[in-house]
Amino acid sequence: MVVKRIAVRVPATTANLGPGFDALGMSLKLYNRIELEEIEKEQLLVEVEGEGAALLPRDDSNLAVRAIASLFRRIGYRPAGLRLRLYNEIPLASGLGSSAAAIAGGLVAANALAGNPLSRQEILDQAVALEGHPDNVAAALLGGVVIVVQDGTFYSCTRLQVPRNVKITAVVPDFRLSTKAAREVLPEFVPLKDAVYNLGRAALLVAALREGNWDLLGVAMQDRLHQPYRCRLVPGLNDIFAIARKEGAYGAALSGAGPTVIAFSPPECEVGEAIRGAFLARGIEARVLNLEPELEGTHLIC
Ligand SMILES: Nc1ncnc2c1ncn2[C@@H]1O[C@H](COP(=O)(O)OP(=O)(O)O)[C@@H](O)[C@H]1O
Ligand SMILES: N[C@@H](CCOP(=O)(O)O)C(=O)O
Repeated sequence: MVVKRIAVRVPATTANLGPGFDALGMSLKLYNRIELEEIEKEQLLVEVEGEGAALLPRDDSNLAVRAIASLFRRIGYRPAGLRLRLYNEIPLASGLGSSAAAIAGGLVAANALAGNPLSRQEILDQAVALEGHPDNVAAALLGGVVIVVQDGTFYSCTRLQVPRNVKITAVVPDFRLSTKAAREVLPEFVPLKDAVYNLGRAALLVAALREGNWDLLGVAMQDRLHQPYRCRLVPGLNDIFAIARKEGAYGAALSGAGPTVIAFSPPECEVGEAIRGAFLARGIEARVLNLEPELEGTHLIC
């Protein structure tokens, strides 16, 4: 018998946006739905539909289950049994924040099931501890664009609303790249001139996003801190950025840790097909997703 049932909608995210490595994240209108039921029988049932259905574990090693269990541990809540249903639209290990969504969605659902004992800030702290970096979990939880500052274990988030009059295209190549692997290729130190290169662009990007001044994105989305190192993991990445600009995109970047490429463009621009063609030319199938900025973040739907 079902004791209580919660359903949550959690958005995808695109982190970094070019120069904002580990500092900027934006939520997108592409969602996973998480349904969590407390049941009388002492067991854990996990069902998965959509993205990752063939891959994701159905036991307590599942990331959403781990997030739920960590929240219950923290507040001392002991349900008899749990049934978790995951309806996934966010591609796995593709740079669109699937792990952040599993964590944010799991935590918000668990908190609601337990009667909402934790504040949004406490949930965010726990999400950051589980994910390891705040940019995409903060965007998934809060919605909009988040600017994150951090120093060791300290971090804080500032949220921006983003004008919606821009087309956002994600081109998702048909291979997975774990964020862990894509972080391992990054150097421990970067040249001062590269840090300076990114500083100005990240500041310009925030101004551009705030004002909807999309023409600035061509310069504002350039990066020298992570993409030059990650480009060997994503065949043709530099050519793809050039193709996106030639097709009329305002700017393009690796989404999160990749391999998805995200492009911002005027509504009539068909940049997605051009990027897909560039992947295909290298023997890689890819999907084009037409998306929009999302402003609500993770929320209960019943
Ligand atoms: N809906 C989901 N439910 C449970 N775990 C998930 C889900 N989506 C992703 N994960 C976990 O997150 C991993 C991918 O995380 P990561 O490498 O950070 O890529 P991404 O860029 O998609 O966040 C998956 O291999 C899986 O372990
Ligand atoms: N700043 C992180 C963002 C990872 O995002 P994901 O969506 O790929 O998990 C990084 O660039 O490593």
